[in-house]
Amino acid sequence: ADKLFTPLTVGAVTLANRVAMAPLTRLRNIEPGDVPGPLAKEYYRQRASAGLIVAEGTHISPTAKGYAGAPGIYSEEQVRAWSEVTAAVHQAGGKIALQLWHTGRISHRSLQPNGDAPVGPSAIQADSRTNIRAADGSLVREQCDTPRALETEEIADILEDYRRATDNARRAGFDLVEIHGAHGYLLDQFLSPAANVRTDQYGGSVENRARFLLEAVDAVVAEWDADHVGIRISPLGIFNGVSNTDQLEMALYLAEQLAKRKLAFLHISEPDWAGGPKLDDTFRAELRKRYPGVIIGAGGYTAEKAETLIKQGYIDAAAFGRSYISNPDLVERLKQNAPLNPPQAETFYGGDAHGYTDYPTLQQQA
Ligand SMILES: C=C(C(=O)O)c1ccccc1
Repeated sequence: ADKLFTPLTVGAVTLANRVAMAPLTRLRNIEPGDVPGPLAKEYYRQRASAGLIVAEGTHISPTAKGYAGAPGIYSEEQVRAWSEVTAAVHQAGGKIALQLWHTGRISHRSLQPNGDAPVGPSAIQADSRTNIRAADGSLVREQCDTPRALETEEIADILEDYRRATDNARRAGFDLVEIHGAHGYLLDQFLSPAANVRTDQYGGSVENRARFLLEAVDAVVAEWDADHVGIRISPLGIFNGVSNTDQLEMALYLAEQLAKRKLAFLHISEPDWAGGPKLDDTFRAELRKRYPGVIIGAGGYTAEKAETLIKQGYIDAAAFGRSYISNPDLVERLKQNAPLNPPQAETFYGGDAHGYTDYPTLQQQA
């Protein structure tokens, strides 16, 4: 029988099934204010049959913003708007986590307070582009600006931003928080010698480069508790220019260190969805040996791949990204082995209801 549709306890929360909705940036939030838009409530409510929804990357402070149209969780107005989203998901019987995001150098001065340079571990520009707002209000792709290297003393301020964002997420009714430690954003930038050439205690050795990510975990756990905190990492990932030589050593070190914290879950974004290497069974076995807790796997999975990895014990649940964009009732479709609506990439980012809340369920298509 399919394990994918059996319950799973994830820290303080019990999920009805092991199909998660991956955090998906959709850039449809209101500016100024970076407040979830009126459609967000409907969009997340439609997908409430997921065992767990991980809501989109949400920046923990104004400086943490890296994309026009991304939401925040640092103001009362944002907390109020998110409260309506979580209430709608809970009313529909769902569970929802918020992804706490600091984009670091994947940002642009037009998105930063006072037009300042974005911040990062070192003043090394990412060979990446982001989405900024054009004069006519549309989203345009633009090269990320060269970041300013954070002073050692500033790290404590960002840890406070993670703490406050966690308190805000809890007050907004989220069941869990997920720290975004993946995909070449701030915490992942610190892990990589390609972005981090610091000479203080946050640069150099694997332990030093992992320090900030682990301090952020400890700050969030101290604010709530380990049963309400997960983290997403992208071992061996290359997205946003963070590939480097010692990624395997770093990935296994992080697994050991994160296991000690007994978190609700570890969310692994597999590198091959963004051009990185395919994870092999050797890596999966090494990871599982170091991390006995709940692992959520993600990265272009089919239901069959998810089921196989769960049966092998390498993951405990599977997160689906693009499939959830175009299939609000994904769980029902996977259960019935029904055809999936293909996602329309041209409406992934920005825009309105089209490509956001207007994908049909199986019933609506019948
Ligand atoms: C938050 C993102 C991530 O985690 O990769 C993201 C942001 C913008 C476009 C795609 C993905």
